[in-house]
Amino acid sequence: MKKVAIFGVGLIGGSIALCLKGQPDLIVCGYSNREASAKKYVERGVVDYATTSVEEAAKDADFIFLCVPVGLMEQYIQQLCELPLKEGCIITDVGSTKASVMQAGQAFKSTSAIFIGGHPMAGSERSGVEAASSRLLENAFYVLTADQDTPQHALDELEQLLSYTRAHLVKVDAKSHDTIVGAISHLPHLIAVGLVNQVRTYNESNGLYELLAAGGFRDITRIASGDPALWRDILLDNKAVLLELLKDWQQQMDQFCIMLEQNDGDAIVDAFSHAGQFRSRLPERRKGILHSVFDCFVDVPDHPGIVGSIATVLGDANINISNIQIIESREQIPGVLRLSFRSQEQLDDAIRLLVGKGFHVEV
Ligand SMILES: NC(=O)C1=CN([C@@H]2O[C@H](COP(=O)(O)OP(=O)(O)OC[C@H]3O[C@@H](n4cnc5c(N)ncnc54)[C@H](O)[C@@H]3O)[C@@H](O)[C@H]2O)C=CC1
Ligand SMILES: O=C(O)C(=O)Cc1ccc(O)cc1
Repeated sequence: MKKVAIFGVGLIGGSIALCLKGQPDLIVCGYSNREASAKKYVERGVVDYATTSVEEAAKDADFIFLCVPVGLMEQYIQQLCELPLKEGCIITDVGSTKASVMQAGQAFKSTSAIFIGGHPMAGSERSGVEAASSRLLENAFYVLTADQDTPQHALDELEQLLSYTRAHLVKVDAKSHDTIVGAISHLPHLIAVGLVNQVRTYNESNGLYELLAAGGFRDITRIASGDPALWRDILLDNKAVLLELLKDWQQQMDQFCIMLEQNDGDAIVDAFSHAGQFRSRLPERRKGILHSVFDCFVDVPDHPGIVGSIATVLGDANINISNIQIIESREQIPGVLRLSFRSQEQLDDAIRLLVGKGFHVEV
C-alpha cells in the first residue's frame, strides 16, 4: 500500500483525493487544522481517514499534497521538514504561484524527501470540499515545476500517481509559470474585480446598473466571485509580476483614451481586429485555466411541472445539468430557464434534444 496525505481537502485537495481514493494499493489520508473539517472529509467519503495531527498525516506517507492557500504553504513546508518523513517521500503542492513555494521547498534538499511543485490549471470560483469533483482536472493542464536536482524517478512516480486525475502534465520552470499564469489568470481576476467594483459604485446612485448588467456582464465577471482570502494570498505572492503586468495594462487603457480623444476610429478597428485574430487562434474546446461556461437559455411556458419535464428529458438521455436557474417568469411572458453543463459536448447534446422536443433554445 502507498499512503497519500492531503493537507487541506478543499476544492482542489478534495478533487485530487476523489481521483486517488479507491485506486488499487492507495490509501488517502486527509489533514485539516479543524476537527469538524476532518470529520466532514470522512463523512463525505472523500478520504479513507482524516486527522488534525500533522505528524500523524505525514507519518509513513509516500506522497504529501499541500492543498492549502498559498499563504500557508511555507509554514507547512517548514513543519514537514522537521518531521521524520518516510525515506524518499515525495512532497508536492497545488498552489497557484510557484516561485515562492519552490524557494521554500529547497529546505527538503537536506533531507531524503523530494519536493516537486505543482499547479493543476483548472478550478472554479467555488471553494471547499463540497465543490470537489473527480472530473475537475480531467483534460486540464497540470504544471509540474521541478529543478535540475529533481531525481527523474521521483518525477516519474508523481506523474504516475497524477495520471489518475486524467490531467495533461507539463513541465514549466517556476518563474515562467508565474509570469504566464499572472497574465492569463491573476491579471484577469484583478480586472474583473475592478470592473465589478466600478459598476457597484455607479449602482449606489442608480440601481438600473444592477438590473441591466444581467447576462453577459455577469458572465465575463464570473471570476470576481473567487474566494477573497485565497486570491489575497495569490496576488500578494505574485506581486512583482502583477505590478509589471498592471503597468502594461494601464498602457493599453491609455491607448484607448488617446484613440477616443483623437476620434481615431482606425486605431479602434485595428485594436479589435488584432484581438479578434489572436483570440480565434486560442483552442476552443480545450479545458483552460479559467473554466468555460456551457450555458443555454430555454424559453418555457409558465405552467407547473415544466422545469421538471425538461430535467427529465435531459436526465433520461444521461445529460447532467450542473446548474439550473429560472429567470424572470411573469404573467403572459414566457419564463427563461438557464441550464448549465460541464462540457461543450453535453451542451450540444442538450440543445439538440430540447430543440427536437420543440423548445426554443438560445446560447
Ligand atoms: N480555486 C481554484 O480554482 C484553484 C486553486 N488552486 C490552489 O489550490 C490551493 C487550494 O485552493 P482551493 O482548493 O481552491 O481552496 P479551498 O478553500 O477549497 O481549500 C483550501 C483547504 O485548506 C484548508 N485550510 C485552510 N486553512 C488551513 C490551515 N491553517 N491549515 C490546514 N488547512 C487549512 C481549508 O479547510 C480547505 O480545506 C490554493 O493554494 C490555490 O491557490 C489551484 C488551482 C485552482
Ligand atoms: O475558473 C475560475 O474561476 C478560476 O479562477 C480557476 C482557477 C483559479 C486559480 C487557479 O490557480 C487556477 C484556476
